[in-house]
Amino acid sequence: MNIILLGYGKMGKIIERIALERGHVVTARIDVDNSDAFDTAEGDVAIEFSHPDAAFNNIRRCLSRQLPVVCGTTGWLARKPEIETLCRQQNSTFFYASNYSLGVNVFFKVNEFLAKLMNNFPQYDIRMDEVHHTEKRDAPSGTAITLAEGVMKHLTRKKSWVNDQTGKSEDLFIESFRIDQVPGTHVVKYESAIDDLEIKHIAHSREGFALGAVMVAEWLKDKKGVLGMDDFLKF
Ligand SMILES: NC(=O)C1=CN([C@@H]2O[C@H](COP(=O)(O)OP(=O)(O)OC[C@H]3O[C@@H](n4cnc5c(N)ncnc54)[C@H](OP(=O)(O)O)[C@@H]3O)[C@@H](O)[C@H]2O)C=CC1
Ligand SMILES: O=C(O)C1=N[C@H](C(=O)O)C[C@H](O)C1
Repeated sequence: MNIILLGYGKMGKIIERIALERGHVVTARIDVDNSDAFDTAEGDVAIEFSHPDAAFNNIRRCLSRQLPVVCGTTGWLARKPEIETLCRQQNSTFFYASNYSLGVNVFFKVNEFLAKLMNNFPQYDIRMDEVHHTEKRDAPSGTAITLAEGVMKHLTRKKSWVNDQTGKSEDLFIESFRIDQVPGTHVVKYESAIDDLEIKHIAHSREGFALGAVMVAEWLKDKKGVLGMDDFLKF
């Protein structure tokens, strides 16, 4: 498979190594300095891990030229519905995940199951912590937002997530911590006067995110439409 890397930072470089190990060819490495320079005809797929301000234009360009996109960039999701519409109009292929790690995707399911159970126990309040390296541009993390959406699907006492504490009982507080070198840790905590219960995912490196993205790119061959991890993992 010929791969165009849109974004050649921490993730782009690990994705390249894993893609080469799995027998693929990287035909372009696009960074902020050459962001207009890529030729979509050079790739079978584009893997997009760039910057919240760059993702939308990168993806639009690929989809309008029928180049499938695997996107992991977070912090741009207000414009995702536009991309999904464009993808369908162009009969193209767009895959998005806030987190490509297989472990995190199992964690998402456990999170929803727990929220369903906890809906019956209003004595527990819930909060989340997410911890990432200091270079991260967005807060809260895309993964924390997916977790919050999973909670709010089932826990009717929470109506929206907030990144600053408001004290309102219907707000789900996500606290963001930025600590040097941390690849990504997410904790969902239920707290009552009697006891606390928490689930936690700790990424030990970026390897799992990158491997997941390459595996998705391999799986995407000949597929059309707007797709996500539930399609890939057949959850
Ligand atoms: N979904 C998932 O599983 C994961 C998602 N992510 C997300 O992926 C994104 C990238 O993460 P990471 O690699 O750690 O970040 P980095 O900052 O290390 O890399 C981003 C790269 O994109 C480049 N870039 C900036 N603008 C453009 C542009 N217009 N076109 C192409 N590239 C551009 C940056 O260049 P420069 O440095 O010169 O500005 C940089 O090299 C983030 O949004 C992050 O949250 C990260 C890990 C896992
Ligand atoms: O920026 C990162 O590093 C990460 N970003 C993703 C997110 O925002 O959830 C995924 C992972 O946690 C690492």
